[in-house]
Amino acid sequence: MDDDLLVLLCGVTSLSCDDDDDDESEHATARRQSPSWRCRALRARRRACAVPRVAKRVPFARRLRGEHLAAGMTLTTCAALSADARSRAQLEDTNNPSRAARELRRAARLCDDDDEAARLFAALALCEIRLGAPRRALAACDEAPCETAAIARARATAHSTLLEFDRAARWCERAIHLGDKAHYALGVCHLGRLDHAAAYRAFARGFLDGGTSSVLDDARRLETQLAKRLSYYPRVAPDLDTVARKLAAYSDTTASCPPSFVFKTAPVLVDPRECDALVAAAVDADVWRSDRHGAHPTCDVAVVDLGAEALAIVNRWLEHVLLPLAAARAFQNARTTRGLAVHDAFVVKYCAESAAHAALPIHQDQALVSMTVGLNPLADYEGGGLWFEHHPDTSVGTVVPCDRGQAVVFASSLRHAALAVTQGQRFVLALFLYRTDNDGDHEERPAASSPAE
Ligand SMILES: O=C(O)CCC(=O)C(=O)O
Ligand SMILES: [Fe+2]
Repeated sequence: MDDDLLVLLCGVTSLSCDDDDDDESEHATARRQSPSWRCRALRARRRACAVPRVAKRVPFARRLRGEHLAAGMTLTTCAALSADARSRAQLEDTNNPSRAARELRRAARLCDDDDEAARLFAALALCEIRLGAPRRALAACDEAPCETAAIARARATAHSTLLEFDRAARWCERAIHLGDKAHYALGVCHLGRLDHAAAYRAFARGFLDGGTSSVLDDARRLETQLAKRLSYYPRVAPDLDTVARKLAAYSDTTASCPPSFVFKTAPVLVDPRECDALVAAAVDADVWRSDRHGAHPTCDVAVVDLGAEALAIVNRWLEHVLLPLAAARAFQNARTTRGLAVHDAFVVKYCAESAAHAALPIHQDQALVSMTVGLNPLADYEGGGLWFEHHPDTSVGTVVPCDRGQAVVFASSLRHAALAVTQGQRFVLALFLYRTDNDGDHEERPAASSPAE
């Protein structure tokens, strides 16, 4: 970044800090009284009175600063990025969303260019979502024309505290011409509705129609979703007629947790040496992430990112043990189901030393059936364990410890948590399963990404 711009940024920030609050109530009144874009005149007046000489630079400087903060990047890095990459960076992640939101809000209010202001409000909405404030996000969307803020609106609407996935999906449909972003957001809305098959159709359609945005963002996410589905067994629904026969191989115990099912297998369901191999693959890969599950971030790595050997192990488990078990436990009459498929499979690491990742707060999984497989011996750690809430009105819960090679199957809708590991490390394989509505949703993949290639 050139030094002048850095100075300008600092100057702009301090100027705005000085003058911004004076007009706050007037601005709020105007917002209440008039429709969208009602504050343009007020913005223009404020700009003219307060910061006449840097007025033209303010929107850009503020946007740059907001996006830089949102992405947690240095100013230099940020300035080196193109405008397009900057806006993507903002969507990617954030270290300081509240500062970013503050900057974007101020920039949007000061901005006299309608299009730019709309983009700023849409960006603000996404920040607010990250801050867990979907209603403030929707208010920000109201300041921008429908189209610009459609994706932000969909995401805000679909935010877990609102759970209005149907409405959110309709917003995405309206914005579908925007390409990858809209298709991806639509798929996420369908996941929220627990219609995984529809989600994968949206992802597939986005991928096939796609290519409008490039490099890091939604195009790649769409591709990842499809690739994932081609990686895990089965590519078609499992043969549920054989479930009973396969199950006969396992003696099991039930950790009962009425009214919904929680089922724990007796040891040992899968080969402990393969559990060790999976942990070793995850530790060696050392690509742990904590942004894959927004609402309840685990420190984890997707099995598809662990190489062919690890993937083969998990697929063997899925085929011979895990899916038949899940199908049998989840459905009274397995023959009437058309099959289960994997939405996500990942190795989770809990570490006593890590304040953020020693435990997992109470949550529900966005799937139909969840499974965890213990990957290391109970003796490796203290504390930890999968915890289920007995009843929403009581704080009494059930801990289901899961030794290496044991699996727990449960309804994803059950509220559960992982207790804090107080010493050592705990590794589990977590699986989110959904029910395929037909085999067709497996066939919508583009030829270009077929496994043969
Ligand atoms: O740690 C566990 O056993 C559960 C993990 C879990 O609930 C999740 O990743 O959603
Ligand atoms: Fe979970």
